[in-house]
Amino acid sequence: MQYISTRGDAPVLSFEAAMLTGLARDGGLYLPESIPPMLSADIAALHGQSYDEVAFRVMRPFIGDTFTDDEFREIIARAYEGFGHAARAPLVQLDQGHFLLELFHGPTLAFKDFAMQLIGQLFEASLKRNGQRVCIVGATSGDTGSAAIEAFRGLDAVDVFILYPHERVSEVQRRQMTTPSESNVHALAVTGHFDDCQARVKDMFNDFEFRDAVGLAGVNSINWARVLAQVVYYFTSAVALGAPHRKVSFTVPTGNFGDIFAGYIAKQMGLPIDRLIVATNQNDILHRCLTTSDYTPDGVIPSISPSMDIQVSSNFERALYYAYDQDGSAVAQLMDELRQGGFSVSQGALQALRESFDSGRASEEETSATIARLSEKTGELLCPHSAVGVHVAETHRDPAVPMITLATAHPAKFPAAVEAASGQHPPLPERMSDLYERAERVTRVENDLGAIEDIIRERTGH
Ligand SMILES: Cc1ncc(COP(=O)(O)O)c(C=O)c1O
Ligand SMILES: N[C@@H](CCOP(=O)(O)O)C(=O)O
Repeated sequence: MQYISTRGDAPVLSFEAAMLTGLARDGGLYLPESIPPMLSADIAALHGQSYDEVAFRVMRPFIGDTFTDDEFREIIARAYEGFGHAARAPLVQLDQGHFLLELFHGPTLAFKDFAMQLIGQLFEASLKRNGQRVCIVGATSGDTGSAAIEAFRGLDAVDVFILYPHERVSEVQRRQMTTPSESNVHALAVTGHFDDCQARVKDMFNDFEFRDAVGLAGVNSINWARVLAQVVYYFTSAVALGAPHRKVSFTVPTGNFGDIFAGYIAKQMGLPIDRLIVATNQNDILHRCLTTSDYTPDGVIPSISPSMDIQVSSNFERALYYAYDQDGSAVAQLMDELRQGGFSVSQGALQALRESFDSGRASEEETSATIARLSEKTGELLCPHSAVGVHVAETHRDPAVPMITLATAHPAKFPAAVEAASGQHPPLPERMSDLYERAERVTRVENDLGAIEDIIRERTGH
């Protein structure tokens, strides 16, 4: 299996090289050259299998000869052994035909753990075998950073630098990033918003001298391995509701488009998904683009679902690549236009996108009202991101097709918003109960590429 860039002008790489590389050298994102199909009988055979076994069968065709079957099974087992639920991703029924896929039972209480715990293991195995050392730099609106730090803390062959927007993440998220004491962990609080952090990370990848000197690697969903790991729970949940004999739809709280793009890959592999619904908060550029074709960022507005406060949605580039018939130069042109201010999707590409994706948005009031209503009606306390999803799902229901909404974080990561909406305080799990007492360690930095690179060079000795 080979990997190609969405912009068509970077070296073709193996799974291992694409994973360790992160962003392609032409600025694009890696994708498999072709998507391996899963036959209906193979999907049916997933019924009753453990999460780990489904993970093995779904991901195996993508990894080529990077690991033997035994090695890959061991990596998967180690990745998910620390999850707080035997099913890893349990389904809970909310209403007639509406289900919640709880993705917050991992170590940092967000869906990011599914991919990050796996790539932590994949990186460790690869780096050890290659005798290599890397410097991971990631941008976060709160959850990717804590999940990455948890996955890579204390690893000898890795330094991990996480850029988060100063005062724009929840206190729990911040403390998850600033309290680990391992010397290979570096939390950087950047002046600005998430898009600034993500732009600086991409700038570092495009600064080849810096990139090669420090051995840069990326664990945002620009990294294909992140997306791949997230494909698995589309299969486990759809099969639990009757796939391949019955279609299901998914609503996905969306920011950087990685999670819903994993659903798109599952569908391309053959999982019978009816609709994939993009659910945004008031930072609704994806919803606007899918309804009007215009993709012009107009500023990030802080919301009660801060992890989705994103206007430059990185993985949308992967969806555009397919919508433009895998034309890398067309994608490169759109990304150039985005740098100048924005772009408009062609009518043909818009139609292709709409064949796969619907979209909706939830206002702040609708999000809070959904938390309150669900808590009263079902006892399920939603985090604000999951509530955005549930609100949008409810407005897009087709009674003939079961709907699965992804619950992307635990409510205890956003206690202020949840309590204000529902009157209930969501407690942290026992193992994290001293989070507010732990000492914090963080470096404040301006939104300036040189300043950030200097810190990284100094700390890594390059
Ligand atoms: C809790 C939560 N929900 C939803 C999202 C959106 O996911 P994606 O960026 O993959 O679209 C994020 C951040 O990415 C998140 O942290
Ligand atoms: N919401 C994310 C933003 C980064 O997304 P990623 O999936 O590309 O890593 C976060 O919590 O950091």
